[in-house]
Amino acid sequence: MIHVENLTKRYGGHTAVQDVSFRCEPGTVTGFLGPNGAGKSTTMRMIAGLTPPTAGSATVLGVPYRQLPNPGREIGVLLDAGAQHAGRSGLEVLRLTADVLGVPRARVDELLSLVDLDRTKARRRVGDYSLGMRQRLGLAQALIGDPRVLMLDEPANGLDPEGIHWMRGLLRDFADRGGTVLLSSHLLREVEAVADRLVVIAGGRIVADADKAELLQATGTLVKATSRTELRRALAAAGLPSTTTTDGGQLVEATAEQVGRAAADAGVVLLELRPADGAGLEELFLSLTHTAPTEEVAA
Ligand SMILES: Nc1ncnc2c1ncn2[C@@H]1O[C@H](COP(=O)(O)OP(=O)(O)OP(=O)(O)O)[C@@H](O)[C@H]1O
Repeated sequence: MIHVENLTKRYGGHTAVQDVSFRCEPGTVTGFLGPNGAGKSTTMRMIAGLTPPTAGSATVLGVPYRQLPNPGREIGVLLDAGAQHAGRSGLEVLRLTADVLGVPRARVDELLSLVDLDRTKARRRVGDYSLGMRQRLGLAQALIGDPRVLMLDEPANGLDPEGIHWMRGLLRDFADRGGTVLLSSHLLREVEAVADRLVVIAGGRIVADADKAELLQATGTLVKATSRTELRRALAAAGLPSTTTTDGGQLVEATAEQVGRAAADAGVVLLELRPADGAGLEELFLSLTHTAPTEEVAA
């Protein structure tokens, strides 16, 4: 498991991560979501002992990463697939990792077939790999020590849709066998299909941390009207908090009936009124990470 307690990271006057706490439990996939620059990589680097925190702490299986006797046997980490040594072949990278971790070299072949890198490709230098191939190699490297915990930063980058589907299956299977998975993404759709929990970070702070189902239930109502300004005014008058969606509607923290009544009271003509379930996921994420408050209503 991974426990993050009140982690803060400042670079000079800039706070990259502010008082971040969350937990990743065995048997679950935790999606760590946030727009670019939100603080995901910095948080993960602190968990992996690569960046010293300004305050707070992080543990993996109960101890700080740097105190794990053989970290690669406990936690598989893939932080920057693009940054692998360009001059070595994939095969060499995996053999070296196997040697360092003290696992038999026979594991290398198992892992190559698990991540679907054939031997011919594996003999080529990593510098010639596509980002998708580097992700596969990085995943093989993370898994070679047969760890109980996996932490992956944007692992879907560079993978084609089939590759993303394959990776989701692999992570789901890993968690279903009792493993703990933390994976980051700046795209909700990428983690939505596989995550059990969602931890959402924006501007260095956690803005949501809940079971996926719980978070999705709380998505409220999506509404569109002939006049967006009048609609916003009507919602504000009724005291219903809302945020503007990307397609010109409002996401309201209220039931469809409450929204319908607020619009009717103000004489606003509605074009659309529906629960913000599946279709509203993107809006939920945007509303959690963007600051588009109702106070924006034009006077
Ligand atoms: N070494 C550093 N020195 C100064 N500022 C940094 C450093 N590393 C990260 N930052 C800043 O901290 C903030 C968080 O960056 P971080 O890379 O953690 O975000 P992220 O959510 O992982 O986004 P991305 O997906 O774009 O990497 C950003 O404003 C970034 O510019």
